[in-house]
Amino acid sequence: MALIKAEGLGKSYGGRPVVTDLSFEVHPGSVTGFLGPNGAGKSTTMRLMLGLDSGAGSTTFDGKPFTALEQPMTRVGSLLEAKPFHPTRTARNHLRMLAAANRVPATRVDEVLALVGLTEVARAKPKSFSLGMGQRLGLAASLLGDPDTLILDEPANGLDPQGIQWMRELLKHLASQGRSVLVSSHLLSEMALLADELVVIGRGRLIASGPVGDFVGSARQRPVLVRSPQGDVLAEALRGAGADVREENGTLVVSGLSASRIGDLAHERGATLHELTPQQATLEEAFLEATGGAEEFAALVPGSLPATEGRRP
Ligand SMILES: Nc1ncnc2c1ncn2[C@@H]1O[C@H](COP(=O)(O)OP(=O)(O)OP(=O)(O)O)[C@@H](O)[C@H]1O
Repeated sequence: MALIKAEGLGKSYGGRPVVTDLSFEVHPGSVTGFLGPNGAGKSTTMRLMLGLDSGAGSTTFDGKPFTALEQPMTRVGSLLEAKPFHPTRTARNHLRMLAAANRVPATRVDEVLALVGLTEVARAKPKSFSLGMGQRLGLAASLLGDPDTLILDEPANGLDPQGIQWMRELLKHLASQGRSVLVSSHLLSEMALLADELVVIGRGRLIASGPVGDFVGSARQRPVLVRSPQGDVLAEALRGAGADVREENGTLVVSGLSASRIGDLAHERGATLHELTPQQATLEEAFLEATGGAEEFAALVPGSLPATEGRRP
């Protein structure tokens, strides 16, 4: 199963850099979310990785560039934004031609059609397909060669909520079989559910990469929610220990002290605890913090900037 290594990727259009010195890895057995706002350079990066665009740097699949792979369709499957379907050739024939050209057995065509849920429309022409059905056909094509690596650009585009859930489960399953899966999206909430690892870019540059948990964990400490029948006594003790304490509907929102320290203080003051809940940062909050909440990025999380401020966590 292939380790993908992208090193020093770069691309300019008309002298304007859109991808700059971008390096990251995609590990086998995991879904790596490729995250960035519209225009951040995700599609350009994926094209560079597959040698479909010329630019700086290199990408290797277990040490070999895409163009040096024998039978590349059996090693790397890709779904890019432009869909090269022939409008009047049936979905099945489209896949049969692709299979024949790549020495993939024709029997695989019906397998992948079933895998993406298109068996019933196998004899329909893609021009009658919805956006979501087109995505499924593109995914079927990427899976034809049973590749150990998948590079997918916004595969959930056009899918309804059930389709998005189906896609998430399929990609997680494919990764669990040991494949390397790189999937781009500008939807943070979907990525939080799908990805094991993240590569986050902004304006063509790397912002962060690594496990989702590390990325979220790197966000500033969030408050702890505390409820106690002796709330006033406890709040005074917490403030005395340097915490910032707000009271909201009978709950103390405590910043600046760990949950265990709060528990110790409550014990010392004889205060009974009815709740002691450390709050986790969300992927959205970690993302906005990492990107400094720049306007370009805020567009990714509608409403999240104002709502984060002073919101009950
Ligand atoms: N063929 C091209 N000619 C000129 N500029 C281009 C071309 N392709 C992309 N760009 C520019 O490069 C930048 C990065 O685009 P790219 O499509 O890679 O971003 P993206 O992160 O995939 O965005 P999206 O989420 O909207 O798909 C954008 O500013 C885009 O306008």
